[in-house]
Amino acid sequence: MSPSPSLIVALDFDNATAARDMVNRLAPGRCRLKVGKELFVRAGPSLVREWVDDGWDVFLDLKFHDIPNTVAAACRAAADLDVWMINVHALGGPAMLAAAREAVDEAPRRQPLLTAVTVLTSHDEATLQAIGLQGTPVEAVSRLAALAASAGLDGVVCSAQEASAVREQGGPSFRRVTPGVRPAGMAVDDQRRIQTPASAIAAGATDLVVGRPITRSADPAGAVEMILDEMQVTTGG
Ligand SMILES: O=c1ccn([C@@H]2O[C@H](COP(=O)(O)O)[C@@H](O)[C@H]2O)c(=O)[nH]1
Repeated sequence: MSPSPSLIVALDFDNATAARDMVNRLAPGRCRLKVGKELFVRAGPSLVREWVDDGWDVFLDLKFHDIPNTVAAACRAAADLDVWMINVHALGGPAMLAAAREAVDEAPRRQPLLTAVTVLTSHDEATLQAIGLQGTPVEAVSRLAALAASAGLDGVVCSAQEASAVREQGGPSFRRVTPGVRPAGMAVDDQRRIQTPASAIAAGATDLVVGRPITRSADPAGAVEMILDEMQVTTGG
C-alpha cells in the first residue's frame, strides 16, 4: 500500500531565528519539516533536535555521497538525531547504498526512513548529457530507483514526472519523495522538472517537498492549506 500523502516544507534559511519564526507560523500535524545543507551548516544538530523534541517529523536532507565507510558513519550520526527521514545519493552506487542501509538498521532508537536522490529536479535532459548520464531523466531515474530498491532503501527522491515509473520499479510502499512542486502560476525558480501539487499526487508522488512557494509567501500557513487542498482533490482524502 502507498503511504498517505504528506507535505514537507523545505526550510532553506541562513539562520536559526528565521527558520524558527517560519516553523512557529506552521501548524503541527499539517506538514513535515525539511532541513537541508544551508540551515544545517549554519544552525547545526541542536536546531534539528529542538524540532524533533517538539514533535515534528524532520527530513534531514543532507544527500550523503562518499565512500561507503564515510556514508555509513554519516547515516549513523544523522539517525542519532531521531529524525523521520535521511537521504543519500543513489549515484554513490550499490556498496554505498548497502552500507547506508546497514547503518540505519543498526540505529539504537528511531530508525529513520532512508531514501536515495536519483536525478536532481533542477536537471533536464541537457544537464544529464553534460554530466555523462545516458538517456532521458525518466530512464536515469528508473535505473537509480532500481539500485535503491535492490539495496533495500525505503524510497527515492525524484521529480513527480517520474513518480509512476518509480512506483513500477519499487512497488506501492516504496516512497516517491518529490521536490520541484509548484502550484500553477508560481515562479519555477531553478527547478526544471516540475509538477503542480494535484498532478504530483495523481502521478503517484507520496511526499511533496515545497520550499519557496511556502516560505516566501506572506501567509505560509495559508499556502500550506492551499497545497493540501489541492493534494486532497486528487486523493479524495
Ligand atoms: O532533486 C532535488 C532534491 C532536493 N531538492 C530540495 O528540495 C527543496 C525544494 O525547494 P523549492 O524552494 O520548493 O524549490 C530544496 O531544499 C532543495 O534542496 C530539490 O529541489 N530537488
